[in-house]
Amino acid sequence: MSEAKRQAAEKAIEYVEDGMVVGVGTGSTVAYFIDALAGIKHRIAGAVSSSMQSSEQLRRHGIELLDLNAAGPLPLYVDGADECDPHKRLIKGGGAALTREKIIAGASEIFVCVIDPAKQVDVLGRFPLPLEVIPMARSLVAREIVSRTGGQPVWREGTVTDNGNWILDVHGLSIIDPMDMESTLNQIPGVVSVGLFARRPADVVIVGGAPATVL
Ligand SMILES: O=C(CO)[C@H](O)[C@H](O)COP(=O)(O)O
Repeated sequence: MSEAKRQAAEKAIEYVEDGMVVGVGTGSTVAYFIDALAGIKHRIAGAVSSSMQSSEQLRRHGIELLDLNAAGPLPLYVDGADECDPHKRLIKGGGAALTREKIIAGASEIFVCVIDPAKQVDVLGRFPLPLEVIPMARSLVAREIVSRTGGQPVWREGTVTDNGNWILDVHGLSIIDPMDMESTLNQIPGVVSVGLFARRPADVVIVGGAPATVL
């Protein structure tokens, strides 16, 4: 699958225009995108990063890192996903960076999602849905998830997000109405963000292959 990830990521470079500030996601697919971006770094104004992991890689390549508040609305955001449905709605957060990813996606005009074919599903939910939660609310949130959705939350013990919070992965969901599920989970006190991107789906999905497919 890593070849497909690379193919998708390299195709996304076509969306980068001169002088742009580029929003950059997190994960192994995006790592290929960052490597490719390094090849055209003289053409861009800089990058806004969604995680310490991506920031480190961008810094290593000498790509200027910008603060989202200073950069303002972004023309382009490139990120991966754990699942993608036919409406370009996504599950994200396998790398625990979902909150910053959602913020940057929300601040971006065009969200290009880069995936390998294994990420394509008809109905979201086979991949456990990640939620970032405030540590003191972990048990409360877990109980509420069970009663409101019937899903089974599992604490990703040992993982601390870049924001100092914890992750619950919700197993056993078949997400027939992603917008409704996103709202339901967002309303639980202590939930920082939900790794369901239904209200802010991708605009373009690139599936790795030879050639890559643009949806
Ligand atoms: O949401 C993410 C990180 O929080 C990633 O985009 C998602 O986990 C996909 O990762 P990869 O490209 O390594 O398969």
